[in-house]
Amino acid sequence: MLEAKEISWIQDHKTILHPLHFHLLPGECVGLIGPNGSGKSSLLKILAFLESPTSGQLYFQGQAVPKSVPLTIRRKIAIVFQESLLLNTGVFNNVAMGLKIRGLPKERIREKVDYWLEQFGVIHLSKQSARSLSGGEAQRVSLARAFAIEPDVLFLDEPFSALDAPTKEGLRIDLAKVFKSTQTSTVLVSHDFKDIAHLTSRALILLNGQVLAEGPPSELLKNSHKAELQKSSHIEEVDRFLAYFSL
Ligand SMILES: Nc1ncnc2c1ncn2[C@@H]1O[C@H](COP(=O)(O)OP(=O)(O)OP(=O)(O)O)[C@@H](O)[C@H]1O
Repeated sequence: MLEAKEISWIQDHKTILHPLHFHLLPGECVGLIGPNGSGKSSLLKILAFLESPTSGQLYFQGQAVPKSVPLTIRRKIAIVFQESLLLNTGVFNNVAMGLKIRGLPKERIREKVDYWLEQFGVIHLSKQSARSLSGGEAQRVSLARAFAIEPDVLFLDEPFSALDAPTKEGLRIDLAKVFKSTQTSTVLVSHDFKDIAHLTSRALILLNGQVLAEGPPSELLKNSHKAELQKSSHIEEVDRFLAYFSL
């Protein structure tokens, strides 16, 4: 579905990502984890065509992606950030916008918007202004907006990190159900190892712009990786991860 070969990223003479390989198969959710500043968001931005890599090549659905990424490819992806970035209009319009741009007929738009607001438990907010929403509600609307366009690849950059624990837990459960029913190919950046464990089938640990380890969440951080990560400056985070998997 998506592949990055020997991708690197250098900004202001600083190597943020060393040459690395990434691939996402159809229907899988791959997690990116690692301490602050390890390059997770940078990698996501490159994979989502928001930044151009310094070297290497991206492939989308088997085709090499040109430097100037065509709209036809951009329209096949959706991104949800930590901040919900909703437009200053109603909830319904926020979700409908992407469908209008894609030229869907009015009736179909209504059906789809209602369906996705329902899936994320916010159909009752349909007529409300996006400005009036709580953080959790806004993130649910953002997810509904992303899924409504049926993206071929979905990018989630710390989608729950601004939420309190119960809100996060509820949303994680709902998102897991949606993943199961839609099989949407997804790249998920998260600091919270619970997200990685519950939502992804495979994850990459990044450290200093390099892939330290890759595999199913429960297999990660065994032996040598553990020691290396513990040397990083984010011991607490690493310890939580280890405790979670009883490693
Ligand atoms: N546009 C940029 N120009 C220069 N440096 C950048 C740029 N974007 C990111 N960086 C640097 O690259 C490094 C990796 O940042 P990135 O945001 O990818 O890390 P991260 O793993 O997502 O961190 P966090 O968990 O804190 O969000 C950081 O040192 C950051 O300051």
